[in-house]
Amino acid sequence: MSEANDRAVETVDEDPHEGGFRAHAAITTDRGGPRYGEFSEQVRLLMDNARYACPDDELVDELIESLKALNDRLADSRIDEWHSPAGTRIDLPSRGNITLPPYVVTEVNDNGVVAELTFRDFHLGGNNAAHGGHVAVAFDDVGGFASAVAIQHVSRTAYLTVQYRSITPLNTPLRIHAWADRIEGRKVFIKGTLYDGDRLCAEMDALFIKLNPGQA
Ligand SMILES: CCCCCCCC(=O)SCCNC(=O)CCNC(=O)[C@H](O)C(C)(C)COP(=O)(O)OP(=O)(O)OC[C@H]1O[C@@H](n2cnc3c(N)ncnc32)[C@H](O)[C@@H]1OP(=O)(O)O
Repeated sequence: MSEANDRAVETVDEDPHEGGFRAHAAITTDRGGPRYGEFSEQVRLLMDNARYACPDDELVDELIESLKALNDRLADSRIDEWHSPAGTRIDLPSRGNITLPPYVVTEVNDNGVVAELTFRDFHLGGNNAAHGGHVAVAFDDVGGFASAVAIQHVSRTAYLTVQYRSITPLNTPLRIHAWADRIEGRKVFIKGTLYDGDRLCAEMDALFIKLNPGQA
């Protein structure tokens, strides 16, 4: 995983472009400390449990107080997006971004980006299947990664369509693949697939636009 991510890091380091998703901040895996991954996992677990919990009144009272205290402590440590570990910890699943379905990159090469991705309980759409919006989120992020690898530059999603071919299960390691189908000037046409074993769950067809210098 680290080798695959290293290539993405090179992409980030090479270009001083200030817009898009990058800033003049050195990439480090130190922020948040060695246990930040465990912290992220606990946050995900909290969301998993909250999604399925049916607490009684007493427990709700207790949880509100505990969460308030926790949120106060967390709020004290807030910093800007460029330096927060969530989204920049490239040593962790989904770069430590707890808002994304956790995925671990397994391949980055001329054929695009491949990752093992797992939708959690909190990604529930219905009947133990992933919410379609979360499937699109996964495609957007891995698709953006594939675009960055293809053009060695930052891009933004202009459109993204998903064909939902079969049910996407929760808590199951899935294979997500995104690759540049073709590049025309600033336009990067990205395709993607999401598989549960041999079964195709969803496909992506997207356009990413290479950002101009300074473009937000
Ligand atoms: C590793 C980290 C990965 C993270 C990935 C996450 C990616 C994201 O989620 S990004 C967030 C979602 N996307 C956005 O918010 C983007 C909002 N939109 C915008 O900012 C702009 O519309 C943007 C940047 C897409 C394009 O604007 P701009 O740079 O002015 O390009 P513009 O000159 O209009 O168009 C360039 C070309 O693309 C085409 N194009 C632009 N938008 C579209 C579209 N929606 N459909 C089809 N073609 C389009 C234009 O027709 C033009 O084509 P041509 O060169 O052939 O004439």
